Amino acid sequence: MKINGPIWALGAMSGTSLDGVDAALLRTDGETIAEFGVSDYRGYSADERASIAKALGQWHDGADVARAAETVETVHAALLSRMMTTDPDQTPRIIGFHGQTLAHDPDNQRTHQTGDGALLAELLQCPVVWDFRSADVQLGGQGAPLAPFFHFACAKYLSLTSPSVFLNLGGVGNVTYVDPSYDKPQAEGALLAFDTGPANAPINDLMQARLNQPYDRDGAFAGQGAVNMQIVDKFLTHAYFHKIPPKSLDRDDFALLSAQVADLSDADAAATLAECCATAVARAMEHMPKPPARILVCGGGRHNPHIMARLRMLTGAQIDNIDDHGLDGDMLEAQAFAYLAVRVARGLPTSCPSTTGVGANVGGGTVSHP
Ligand SMILES: Nc1ncnc2c1ncn2[C@@H]1O[C@H](COP(=O)(O)OP(=O)(O)OP(=O)(O)O)[C@@H](O)[C@H]1O
Ligand SMILES: CC(=O)N[C@H]1[C@@H]2OC[C@@H](O2)[C@@H](O)[C@@H]1O[C@H](C)C(=O)O
Repeated sequence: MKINGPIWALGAMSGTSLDGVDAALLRTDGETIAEFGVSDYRGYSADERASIAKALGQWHDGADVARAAETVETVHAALLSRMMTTDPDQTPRIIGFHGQTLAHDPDNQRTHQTGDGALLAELLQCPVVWDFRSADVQLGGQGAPLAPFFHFACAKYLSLTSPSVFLNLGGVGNVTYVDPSYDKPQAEGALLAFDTGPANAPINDLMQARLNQPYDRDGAFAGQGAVNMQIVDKFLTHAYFHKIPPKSLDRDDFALLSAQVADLSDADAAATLAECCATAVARAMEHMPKPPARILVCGGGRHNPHIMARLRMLTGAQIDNIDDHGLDGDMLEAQAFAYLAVRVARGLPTSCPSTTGVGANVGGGTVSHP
């Protein structure tokens, strides 16, 4: 497909917190951001969420994976078909479909995102780029995070002049250090990216299991609890924190945490898990090449005032909600996959040694035409 200038692209992300699907339009040439478009969200019902949760950790196509795939495909088809026609001035020419990560094991060169992009291309009658992570892991990279190239474009869009950190607090947390003085994201020194640790996933799991609620709204439980420092200190001894980045995590790599807070009250357990999330981010800051001017927080965790307050305390850095800079922190990942889809269509790289640890620049992603 020939792309001569900025086009409208539609991106969709179903993240590790299992809350739902974000979708957003972006006008881009895969290098710069020309314009942000409309966005939409479709939350998973409790049954849909349960069907995905049941398949987590699975690699092969059994009944659980088939049900999870069907959920992911059906919800995307409904949301994206709506988005294709929301605004006639923003009709997308390409779709970036991330799918749902069920399992991620880059050490063994495998990662599993469910959802069939070829099927969606047929249904939506639009080219779909998908399976963004496989090429990177097959070449020895972490396959994640992939938003960093988009974060670089956002830093340029915001006209940032000093090194800054983008922090996404989803199910898992991830950071991108961006030095905007470079021209291209793949330039050595422009980026450093990696997952920080668990973020909302353990808190959501706790709330679901104990209170049948999907998350700790506004950090209400965490804000009333006392942190169990023994658990936090043990958490910090995990080998992951001693690894030099780039590095990435599977959603449930810290599943043991849930067992460790089992005897705590709801509030103390939530406070302890929130502290683990914030402490992991503080640890991540030790790896930054230069002290960043600011940390721009995106993802659902920025809606949790308790976590934001703990981040300010533990990092001592300027912690900004990215919305205060004019971006939509709920949609950055969806926009990232719109952006990456255009890069794939143009044959541009989507990851590089400093974002995933891969040996050379990689353009990951399969293009399916209707
Ligand atoms: N008001 C709020 N108070 C507390 N937590 C919130 C609030 N709003 C959202 N969250 C948290 O943010 C989560 C959703 O975040 P987000 O959509 O960024 O995750 P994701 O895209 O699934 O994850 P990932 O970035 O890991 O792919 C919710 O599941 C919840 O834990
Ligand atoms: C394997 C996988 O799906 N990883 C996700 C997950 O959720 C947050 C963090 O861990 C990040 O590394 C990544 O997602 C974002 C969109 C990324 O690739 O940048």
